[in-house]
Amino acid sequence: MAILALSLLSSAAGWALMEARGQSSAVLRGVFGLNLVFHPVMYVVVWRRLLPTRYIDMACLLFAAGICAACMALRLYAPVYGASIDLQPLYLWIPVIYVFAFTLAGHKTSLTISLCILALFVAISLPYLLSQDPPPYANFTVQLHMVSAVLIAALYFFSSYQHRFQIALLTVDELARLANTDELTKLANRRRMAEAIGSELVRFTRYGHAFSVILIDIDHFKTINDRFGHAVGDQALVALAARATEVLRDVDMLGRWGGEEFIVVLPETAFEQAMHKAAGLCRHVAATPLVGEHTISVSCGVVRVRAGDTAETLLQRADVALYAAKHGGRNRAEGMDDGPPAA
Ligand SMILES: Nc1nc2c(ncn2[C@@H]2O[C@H](COP(=O)(O)OP(=O)(O)OP(=O)(O)O)[C@@H](O)[C@H]2O)c(=O)[nH]1
Repeated sequence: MAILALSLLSSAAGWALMEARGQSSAVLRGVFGLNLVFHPVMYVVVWRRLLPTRYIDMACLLFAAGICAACMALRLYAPVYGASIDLQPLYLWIPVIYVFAFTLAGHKTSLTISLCILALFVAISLPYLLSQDPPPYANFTVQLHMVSAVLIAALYFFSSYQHRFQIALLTVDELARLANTDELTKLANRRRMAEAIGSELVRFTRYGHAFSVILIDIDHFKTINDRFGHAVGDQALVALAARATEVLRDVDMLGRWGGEEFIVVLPETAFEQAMHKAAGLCRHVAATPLVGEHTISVSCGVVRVRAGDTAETLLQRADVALYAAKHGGRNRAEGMDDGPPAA
């Protein structure tokens, strides 16, 4: 909208200036008149969102190229009508069309559009350049085509470079995502969860913010695989990830620790709260069938961070707690909170 308004204003100002200087003519009035009709029409189209932006941009580009081509043809072949058209400013504006073209689409499409426009200008001027008498604007016109070709090549080079750069950035983002995501459940993977535990340990040591960890293991998962097949086992893992997420807070971080084991890091969470959360999780998972008609249960080992803990010591205790939950009958949460108080 702003570009259209600016273009309309400059068009009107140019027209007024030429009228004031007495340099206008019927042809120029026609060109400016067309401009003054085209711009408000486009304004309405943009305002009412009648067309997608890319069509509007393309219409503006084709309009600009069309006006320049018509002016060029009039000036070169019909001096009677085109005498008032000054080739110098006209030829100065033509390269702007190529720059505009390269802002509209991908580098390959923009190249095609720009080459078509260049071919149009070359085709218009060719009979003039090949005429018997040395035409007065021949050199000037050839220079325009050469500059246009160089400009298009440069624009193509920069825009394809930018395109490759964007792809490289996307690839880096994608690689980082893949490195931290479990392929099956799309949860954070072991590496990412180890990082999360590391960061919480740093926060705990530095500021004393306690956190808890729940280690989750599916009960008798081997039986599910053996009875229903590995694919159903995979579905169960995905479904469990979704169901566990339902009972967790946004700040809790759930990840797949490996195989049929999951882990939750609960920031700013005391042991009792973590135990409560883990018991709720066991109930929520076992409450309704998880895959088809099959109900699955989980056992949880719960620990709260202690002074002097490392990731290894914390996870060792979580493992012991999980073992206790399995031996205590499964589908339950057991905790380990018998150490010295947190820092
Ligand atoms: N479908 C599927 N199975 C997996 C995957 N990762 C590990 N498993 C299976 O999970 C099962 C784990 O079995 P066990 O360690 O014996 O434990 P369990 O049968 O769950 O028994 P308890 O933990 O003692 O209740 C094995 O059969 C593994 O093959 C996976 O990505 N997909």
